[in-house]
Amino acid sequence: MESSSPKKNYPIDSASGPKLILYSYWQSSCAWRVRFALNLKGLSYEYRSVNLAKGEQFTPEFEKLNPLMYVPVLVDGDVVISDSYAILLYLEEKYPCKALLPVDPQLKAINLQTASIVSSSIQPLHMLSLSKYMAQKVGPEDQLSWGQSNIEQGFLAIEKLLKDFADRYATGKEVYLADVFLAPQISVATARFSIDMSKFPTLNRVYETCKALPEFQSSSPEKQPDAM
Ligand SMILES: N[C@@H](CCC(=O)N[C@@H](CS)C(=O)NCC(=O)O)C(=O)O
Repeated sequence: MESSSPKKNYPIDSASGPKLILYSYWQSSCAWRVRFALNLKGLSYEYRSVNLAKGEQFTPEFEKLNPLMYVPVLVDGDVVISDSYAILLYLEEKYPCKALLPVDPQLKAINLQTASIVSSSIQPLHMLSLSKYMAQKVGPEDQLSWGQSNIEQGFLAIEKLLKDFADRYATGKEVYLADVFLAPQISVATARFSIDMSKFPTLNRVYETCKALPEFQSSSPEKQPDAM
């Protein structure tokens, strides 16, 4: 595993505690969610690359951190968390600066629901290990259309969910957890799966707003130290 510093350093350390360490891979949308959230919260972190293309997630060293052998993994002193959803809820509790969940219970639930749809009903259906398996079993064309139909189904559900709540961001004028999960997923959907976002005008508007944020830009794959 390579170790390097993020290209952009954010000013705030995790209070006076140990430095946060993020195991990440530049192309991972799950790790991107965490990078985006850390930047929004102004938390600096050490970037440790796990090269998924070279299979570094399968090393015994990494398996000790996450027996599922996926990135991201966040290490905060003695605390090791290995799922982006759990990581973000942890960060929200431990580092409440720049809240990523609104106080209003309904808006909070919509943020959690959006994050859950992305992390449970969209991304797992096109992830690397599944894609490799499908490419062998059904071939690249069916693999692509499988990914596309699942992404579109998930986006349609979120488009309907957010219709009455979205403004510049998914649930209003502030960037929250829903945006943190949506923006990287939309980027993957357009770049890797050629999804036409004009079918999802609300999501497209939210994505355009996120793209203008420096915290999103510096968390993007091509800005990471391990980008190729
Ligand atoms: N639910 C997990 C999913 C993690 C996940 O699927 N990570 C992908 C990258 S986005 C991965 O490490 N894939 C490695 C593989 O498929 O071998 C999360 O949200 O963190």
